[in-house]
Amino acid sequence: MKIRSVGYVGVNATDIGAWREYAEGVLGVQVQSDSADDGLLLKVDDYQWRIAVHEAQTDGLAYIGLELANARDFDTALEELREAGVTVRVGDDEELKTRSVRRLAAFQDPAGNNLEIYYGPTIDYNFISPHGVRFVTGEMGFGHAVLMIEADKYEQCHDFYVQQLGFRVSEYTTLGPAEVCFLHCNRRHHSIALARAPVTACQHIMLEVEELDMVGQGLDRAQDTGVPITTSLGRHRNDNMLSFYMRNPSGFDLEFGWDALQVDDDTWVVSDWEGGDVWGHRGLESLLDDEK
Ligand SMILES: Cc1ccc(O)c(O)c1CC[C@@H]1C(=O)CC[C@]2(C)C(=O)CC[C@@H]12
Ligand SMILES: [Fe+2]
Repeated sequence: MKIRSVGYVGVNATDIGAWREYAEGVLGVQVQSDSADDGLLLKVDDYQWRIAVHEAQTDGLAYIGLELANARDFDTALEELREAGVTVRVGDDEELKTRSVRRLAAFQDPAGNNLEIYYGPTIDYNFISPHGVRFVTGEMGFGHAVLMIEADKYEQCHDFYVQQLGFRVSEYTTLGPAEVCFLHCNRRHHSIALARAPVTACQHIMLEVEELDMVGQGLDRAQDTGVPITTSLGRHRNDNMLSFYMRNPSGFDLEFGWDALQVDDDTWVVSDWEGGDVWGHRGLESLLDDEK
């Protein structure tokens, strides 16, 4: 399956108002009302939206949108899923309108995470950040998502993302108690990472910005507004990203980063990575323990 990028994510939120303030006041993204369900559409670039916030009874990740280039790749992907026995629901006109895409189909990974393939996103330009933030997206998609996968579904999920969906492995590693696999589908070092964990849940999503100062200013805004910083500023050893992690209003983390290296599939070699950070990211190793 020729996935070009992770184009969008949807999150469920019990407190939409908190998300509006966080999105504009901390992240520096543009907020639009989502007429479909009283939620929010967050705009970070030329795409009409990249993160949808849905009012819900529970907090957490709602779905991940996988972008295909055109109708032909979409049809092939749909066929491949059906041939593999995956239950796929094709999006009707109303869903296409709420997602602002030309076609879409919904299914689940083996751990029950909601995935969507789509093609033809609405692009309306006119992004203006309330804090002058410029996000790194384009061909690399919205950012990345790290999914904790309940232990007995981890292998199955790995195979599903690699063999069925066509993600390529960047590295395997063990971080603290967690076995982690970083997966790419374009030059972004990882668009999705899977971590073996006691329960299935999204650990964090990541947004990348163009300049170091934009990370620092984001950290200032988070601290000034009392957003919990879950991991201090630091630089990862594998993708070289300089980032910090904070709690988002849907109860999981959001990593705000800069300067990640990019993967060239012609030269990239999969490794078993020893983990660790170049510096900082205090609190990261204990995240898994804290949450359980
Ligand atoms: C190590 C690392 C490299 C690149 C990233 O974008 C990134 O988010 C991480 C952090 C991964 C993070 C960790 O190191 C500790 C154990 C964690 C919390 C997990 O269980 C899932 C994510 C893991
Ligand atoms: Fe990350």
